[in-house]
Amino acid sequence: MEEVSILRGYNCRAKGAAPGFKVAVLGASGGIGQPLSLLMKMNPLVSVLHLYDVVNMPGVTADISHMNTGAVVRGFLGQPQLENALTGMDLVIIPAGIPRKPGMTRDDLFNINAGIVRTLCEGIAKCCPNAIVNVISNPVNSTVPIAAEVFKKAGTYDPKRLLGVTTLDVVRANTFVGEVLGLDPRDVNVPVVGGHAGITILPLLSQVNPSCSFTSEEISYLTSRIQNGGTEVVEAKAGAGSATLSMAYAAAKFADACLRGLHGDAGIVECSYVASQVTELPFFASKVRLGRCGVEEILPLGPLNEFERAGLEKAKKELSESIQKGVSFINK
Ligand SMILES: NC(=O)C1=CN([C@@H]2O[C@H](COP(=O)(O)OP(=O)(O)OC[C@H]3O[C@@H](n4cnc5c(N)ncnc54)[C@H](O)[C@@H]3O)[C@@H](O)[C@H]2O)C=CC1
Ligand SMILES: O=C([O-])CC(=O)C(=O)O
Repeated sequence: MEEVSILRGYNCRAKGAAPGFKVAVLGASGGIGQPLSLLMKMNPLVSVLHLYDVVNMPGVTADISHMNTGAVVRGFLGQPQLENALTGMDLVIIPAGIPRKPGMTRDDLFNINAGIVRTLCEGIAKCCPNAIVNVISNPVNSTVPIAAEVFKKAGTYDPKRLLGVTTLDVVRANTFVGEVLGLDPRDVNVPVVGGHAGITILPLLSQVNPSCSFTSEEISYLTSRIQNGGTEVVEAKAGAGSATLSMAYAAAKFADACLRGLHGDAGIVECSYVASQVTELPFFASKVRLGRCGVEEILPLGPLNEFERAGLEKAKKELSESIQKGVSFINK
């Protein structure tokens, strides 16, 4: 397939475009991909934005390319264009794959999304092995281990550069805790650790900033609402997909943090699902410090209360199975 022809005029940096990073969005025509691409086009740290999908790419690319922001936009349609989409990228964001419908778990997406993530990561290993990779496609608890195995096979694996996006869990936790405390959610920071599915999503309500305390009813309500936030949206959308707008916001926030880290800004800390030694599991979400090489430091979990320790044990069991399922998919 040809590169989207309407874009052939955009082969060099636009006059006046700010110097910055090259970012690719894979799955850019989708429910997350479109608003995420729009938000990345607005990011002043982005100089080149590559949009890749297997459908509808010419229209989305033409549309976003009309925004008078610095990033130069190019569109790529279909597998034959994947390598061109990836070559030279500093950051690759992957929201490609099918979303849930009511009654499904994230793991029910494994059969289709595992293969999509594998193919896209094979392209990354070949064309931009040093890029930072942000994995959004579900089930994140398995797709990040899948990406790691693909990179290991290709000999390009750098655990510092592979990050599962769990920012939406933190975004939701900040919102719901802000509502309960009567605070502006922008002033609330809730660490959410573990993974990104059901009971593997572990909000650490004992470590909320600003420091505060909750009744046991509040803890039970908040934990359940945060763990089931994705399902709340899936049910409200009633068959039309899962969270897209809040997810695009969360993914753009996380990508911006990665870019600020690459840029050398200090003190960038976000929760992310990464290769980790925080527990005995090979992957775990926790606070990480981002820098020029990706994940520069994985912060300790900090003190957990009894409720959180019990939640951690349950989360680890499910996470372990999801990780193994991802690893086996590549090594079967
Ligand atoms: N990590 C997180 O917190 C969240 C993850 N998700 C996940 O993100 C994924 C995408 O969700 P939506 O955007 O709502 O789905 P969607 O169906 O609206 O969009 C997915 C896009 O991926 C594209 N695609 C399919 N196969 C592809 C391939 N081989 N290469 C490139 N693109 C391909 C489709 O054409 C489509 O445009 C789902 O797996 C969903 O579960 C959703 C919300 C939150
Ligand atoms: O719930 C889903 O399927 C999508 C998702 O990961 C989320 O919204 O957290």
